[in-house]
Parts: sequence; C-alpha cells; structure tokens
Amino acid sequence: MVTTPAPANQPSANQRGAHRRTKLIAAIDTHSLAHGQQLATQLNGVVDAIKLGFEFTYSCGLEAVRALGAKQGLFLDLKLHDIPNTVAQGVAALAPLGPLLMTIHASGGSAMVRAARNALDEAFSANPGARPKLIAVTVLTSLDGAALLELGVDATPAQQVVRLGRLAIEAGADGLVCSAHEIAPLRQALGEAPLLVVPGIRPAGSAHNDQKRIMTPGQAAEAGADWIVVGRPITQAADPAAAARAIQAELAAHTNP
Ligand SMILES: O=C(O)c1cc(=O)[nH]c(=O)n1[C@@H]1O[C@H](COP(=O)(O)O)[C@@H](O)[C@H]1O
Repeated sequence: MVTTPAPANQPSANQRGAHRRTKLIAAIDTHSLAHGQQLATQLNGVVDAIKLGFEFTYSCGLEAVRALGAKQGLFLDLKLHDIPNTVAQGVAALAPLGPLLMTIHASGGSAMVRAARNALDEAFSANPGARPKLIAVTVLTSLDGAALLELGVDATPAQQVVRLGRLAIEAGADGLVCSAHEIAPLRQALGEAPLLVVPGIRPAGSAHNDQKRIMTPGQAAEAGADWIVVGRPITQAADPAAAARAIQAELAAHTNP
C-alpha cells in the first residue's frame, strides 16, 4: 500500500464522517433539456448541488448549463484530459459558468493539473473566493482491479487512487473524485484538507448498473465523504425528490449521531 501513517492527532475517517455533514449532489444525466429542467426544479432545495456532465452538456449546450447552474449549486463534470495548454484553455473557457466544482482527470499528469489550477487562479484573480474548486478524477468507479490490469496498471484500485490523488493534490487540485472504498487510505495519505467527492453510491437494494466500487450513502458518510454523487437511483425513481429526500435522511442518520 502506498500510504504514510496518519499523524497521531489526526481524526480517523470514521470520527470525521460522524461529525461533518456529507452533502448530496444529484447527477442530472439526460439528453433532454425539458427533462433536465424538470429534474433540476424537482430537486431544487432537496439536494445540495446538481451535477451536469457529458450527456446534458453535449446534448443541450453551455447556455442550458448556465441556466440550470444559475439556480442552484453546480458541479460541472466535463473531466478534461489533454495536453496542459489545451486543458488550461478549456478550464478558462468554462470558469465563467461559475460552478462550485469542476473536474479534470488526474491521469493527465502533474503538469496538466498545475496548468488547470493556474488558469483558474488567473481567471479569478480579482475574486479568489469565487474560484471553482478543481477536482481531479482518480480511478473511475466503474473500474475494478481486473480493468486496471487490462490498462497495464499493476496496482489495486486503492493504491492507484492514492498515487494519482497525491500527484493531483501536490499539483494544485482542491479535491479528488474517488469511490467510498478509498476515502480512508486517501485521508491517511493526504490528511483532511482535500475535498473528497464520491460517486458509485447505491442505496441498499438498488441496481449497481455499470458501477463496480460502490457503497451505500450511509457507508460513504461514515467513511468521511464530503460530497456524494448520485445519478440513476434518483433520476430513474418514480419520484426523484422523494428518492433524494430518503438519501438525505440516510446521510443525516450517519453523520449526526
Ligand atoms: O466524475 C464523476 O462524477 C464520476 C466519476 C467516477 O469515477 N464515477 C462516476 O460515476 N462519476 C459520475 O457520477 C455519476 C454516477 O451516476 P450513477 O451511476 O447513475 O449514480 C455519473 O454522472 C458519472 O459520470
């Protein structure tokens, strides 16, 4: 395991998770503008933020992203991954949309992550407090150890997440996307500062779909997730707002003893 011991006075992931509220992001993955607007309206005030990614952005365009994001907290998940200059220009172009969080891939390397952070710092030099948080995706939650081997990565998902997580945080990322299984090793290696954004969340009994490294909302809260990301279990429910409320109740039960 590529980790270093936690300082003696550092709270464990469980202690931390038990005293901080884990926030809920709903992934609005739809190609329909009307459906996206409907979901955003239903979930406004129920979830803590919405996530718009490839499906909505590529289908509906940036103006639609701007319109939905103006009404509630936005996680803009476009997972940029290219040479440093191209990613820096992309981040600078997206920054005026004003997301709370935006994603790049840590596997683009430290120069790419640094270029993205510098571009954001420059774009928000007059108002650093409004700068979107730069979140680096480590190992996608749809990948398991066998899939990593297929890519030529001879490491467990946890080892690879910690390796990429350290690289990204040292290069200027504010936080990481990981599965709930890697929260404890990341906290041990990198401490409490990085924001941990956790997809691959499935309420007990719901379909796993294409996700491999999953946990329930309550387990992710106990592990110390700052944000959880939930898509289909909310958007495909008969009543999305009720599904989101049930997840919020589960989070509250685990973070506020
Ligand atoms: O960056 C992400 O948000 C992300 C990273 C990751 O490793 N796994 C992952 O599932 N996601 C996103 O989180 C959401 C999960 O959706 P559901 O599987 O429907 O809950 C999708 O929008 C994914 O794009």
